[in-house]
Amino acid sequence: MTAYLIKNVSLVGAEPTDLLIRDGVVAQTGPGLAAPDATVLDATGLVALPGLVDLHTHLREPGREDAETVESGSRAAALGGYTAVCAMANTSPVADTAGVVEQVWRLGREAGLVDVQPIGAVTVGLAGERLAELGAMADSAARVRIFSDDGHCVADPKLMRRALEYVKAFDGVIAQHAEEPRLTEGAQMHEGEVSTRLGLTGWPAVAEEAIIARDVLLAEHVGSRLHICHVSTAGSVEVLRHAKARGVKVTAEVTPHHLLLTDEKAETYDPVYKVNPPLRTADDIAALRAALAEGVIDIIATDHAPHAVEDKECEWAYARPGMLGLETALSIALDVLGPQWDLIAERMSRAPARIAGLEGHGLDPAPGVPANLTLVDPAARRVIEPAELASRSRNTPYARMTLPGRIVATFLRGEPTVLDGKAVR
Ligand SMILES: NC(=O)N[C@@H](CC(=O)O)C(=O)O
Ligand SMILES: [Zn+2]
Ligand SMILES: [Zn+2]
Repeated sequence: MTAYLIKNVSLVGAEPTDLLIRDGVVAQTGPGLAAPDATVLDATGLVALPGLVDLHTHLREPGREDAETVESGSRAAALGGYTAVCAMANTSPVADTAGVVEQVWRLGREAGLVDVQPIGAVTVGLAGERLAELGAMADSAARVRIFSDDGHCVADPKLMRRALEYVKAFDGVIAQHAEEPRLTEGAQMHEGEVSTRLGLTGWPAVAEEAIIARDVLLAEHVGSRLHICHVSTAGSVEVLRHAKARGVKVTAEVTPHHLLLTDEKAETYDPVYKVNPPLRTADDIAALRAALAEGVIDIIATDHAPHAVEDKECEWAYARPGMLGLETALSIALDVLGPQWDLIAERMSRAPARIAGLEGHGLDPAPGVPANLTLVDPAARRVIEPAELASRSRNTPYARMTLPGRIVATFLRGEPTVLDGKAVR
């Protein structure tokens, strides 16, 4: 194992110092360190963050390896500063058995670029009819703790209650895609002024808010942990604020795109902007940003949703919803939050690692801690070129935009996965 001596690096925004990585852990921090056997990296101007942790990633393997594989998605994640990602279950076959989650987990280990933690489906085939084998997935080599039918809502309240009860035994969590399906039939975009003008069927905010309200009450009743995926409306924030004040064990995520882009993007009819839940209004964005600063929303999660060209470059109505996120998330966070490094570390690393129960992740660089970290150049600006992304898909909504910040290096247990802004493998 190589030792790395990182010179003049700001640890989560503090005064520059040196950081020595040896044998997979942070060996030492402090000014003026020397280590003759170590590879020296000059990190003047760079900020070290605990390796980012994504609680919501779609890797598409098994089934849609043309859109993404565990390996290509892992590489995209490492380039985005991540050291761990949680892989959603809506693959083909669905990750609803111990066999499939173990396969994804093993593929993640083989790629070796980030820790891939599989999420298990709540219901068999995501069909919302009967519970999947949650216990077997929890006991498997993948040690699943997060369960989600993401892509679909667990709409049946009785099934949702039973799922919450079931995972309580092993401190698991149900991650809900909050969408009342009866209220979003045929929906194409956010229901509001823009959808009326364009004549597209709307996805009303209440379809999300009604499910969150129901589920926080269920979680309170059962005493279980609930996580809300991709919160997108001001009304959802109010429901979450109320639930948290009551002591409900609920956590919530917001995506980078819901913090930045509005429903007016639909005016372009470019399906790259089609996503679930849909892009909302400027008022929603303001409420989401405030909730993130305050902690009513706990984390930023990417909802990285790669789609093949034929599924995206078609008529709006036929396009699949979803957009890429892993390689641009830190830049959007920096754009939205500014250089509030402690807040960024909390929302993108520490808190998601806690929610997922990922040991060795989400820990600030300090002696003895596993060296899972990323080095950011906050002064850099880069133009997003879809063809240059490591993802197998191209559906980034930030094409040709200039974004702040650049990931210079990422370390997974002391080994670089990214150096000089390039993937090592
Ligand atoms: N976000 C999306 O629009 N799409 C996701 C599913 C999901 O997150 O609901 C996908 O799997 O493509
Ligand atoms: Zn979803
Ligand atoms: Zn998703």
